[in-house]
Amino acid sequence: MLPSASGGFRKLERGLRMSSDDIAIRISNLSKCYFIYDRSQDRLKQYLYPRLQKLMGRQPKNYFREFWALRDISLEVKKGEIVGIIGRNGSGKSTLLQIICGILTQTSGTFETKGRVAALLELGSGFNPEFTGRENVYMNGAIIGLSKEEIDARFDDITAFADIGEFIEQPIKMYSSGMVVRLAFAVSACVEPDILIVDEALAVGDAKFQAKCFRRFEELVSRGATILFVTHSTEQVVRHCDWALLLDKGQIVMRGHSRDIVNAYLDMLFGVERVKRPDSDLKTKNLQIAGNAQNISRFETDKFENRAGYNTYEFRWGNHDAEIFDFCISSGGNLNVTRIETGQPVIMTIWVKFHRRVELPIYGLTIKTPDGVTVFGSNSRDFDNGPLFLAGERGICKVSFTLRNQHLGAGEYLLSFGVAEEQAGEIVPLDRRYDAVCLQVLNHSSRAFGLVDCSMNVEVTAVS
Ligand SMILES: Nc1ncnc2c1ncn2[C@@H]1O[C@H](COP(=O)(O)OP(=O)(O)OP(=O)(O)O)[C@@H](O)[C@H]1O
Repeated sequence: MLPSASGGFRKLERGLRMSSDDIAIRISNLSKCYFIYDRSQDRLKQYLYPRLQKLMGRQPKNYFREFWALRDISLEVKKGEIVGIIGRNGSGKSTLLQIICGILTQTSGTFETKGRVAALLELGSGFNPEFTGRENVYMNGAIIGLSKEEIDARFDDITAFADIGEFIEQPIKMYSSGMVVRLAFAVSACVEPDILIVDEALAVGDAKFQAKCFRRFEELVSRGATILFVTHSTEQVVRHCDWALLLDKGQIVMRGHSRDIVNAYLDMLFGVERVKRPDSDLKTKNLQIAGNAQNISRFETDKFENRAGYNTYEFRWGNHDAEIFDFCISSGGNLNVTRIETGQPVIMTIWVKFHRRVELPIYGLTIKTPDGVTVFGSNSRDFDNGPLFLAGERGICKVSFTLRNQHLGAGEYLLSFGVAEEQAGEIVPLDRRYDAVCLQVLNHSSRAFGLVDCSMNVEVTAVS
């Protein structure tokens, strides 16, 4: 079984508590269209001419282009869930959040939210720069729907959380961007929202403040709040979200387990077009769509899934012109191990079946923690003109990744293997088996903790 990611038990508890009536946000076929005017005079023309054309009994003409920032979004989020939304710049994430918060109006479709919605959108939005922090807290509280007495009761909590000291009495225009986000988050999180919407804002806070915000997320969801969270930090999605969705060009292209969504997003970022699985549609509205190893191999001697350490929740995709059909981890003279010792060299071998000749094959390996932090990654392209650039002939080849300086800290890791092809500067994935193998690292020689053992020595010298 997959080693449980941080928060795994909490997520299970929440799953048991939920019933189908516990929907906090329900969005149906939501779309947003912007009218784009290529020239400023077109706006005026659009205002005047269609009316005149109508009066003259003519078909009115449009002087704008339509741009659909969101198309047909349907979504249900249950109470007590933290849902991550990721996607490339301009994919529609902020538009979606702004519609849910009531800042933007949708062109078509409907949505419902249950309870009080607090939002932390663009940096400083909702704050008046001329007002002091204190005045802005009262103004924001009132916008959310709190009375003066309710804000009075929470004011100390808010200032303690924001931790900006005397600046609370200064105008916001004197704040650093980090201070603005501290105060904005403190207001949103301390007003006991039923739904909290956060749009990337946390990226501005320092690491310590971010950790504090995520602890507050946990407290809020344990009391039944729902959190929608837009971020470009893939690690935050895997670590903190119950599930996630991937937006692209205004549409939900995938929803499901956070790790799978992050993997798909990372591939998208590298400009790789996802090859559709023959037997599944990425738009399926089922949370289980990805993450389950699907037996899509057309190569009958696939031994990969029978090996010790195989992770049935691997995420596999590619066009399958080549297939990784077996693996072996060897260390300390032993083959097919699932545990290795810190400091011992390891050889990770995969066997690849090429169904056709591949001119420029690329073989890769990534090591991640169960909650998605990449500890190490490299591929055969990183080596100058080595033998690994040999064309993959039709047939079978064996690829060995030797980690000579392996200093992984004690713990659980997930290995991903991939074979891809370089075609005119584009990387075409042939077979990617993400998070496909679980590996345990033991460290009997040291009590060091963390992801890497740096073989620390401690010397203490008396100086007086
Ligand atoms: N007022 C507007 N008029 C026209 N187009 C707009 C307007 N606001 C946003 N857009 C367009 O809508 C698309 C979605 O924008 P949105 O801000 O929702 O993207 P995003 O996913 O949040 O991006 P980022 O990651 O860069 O914040 C973009 O192409 C953007 O240019």
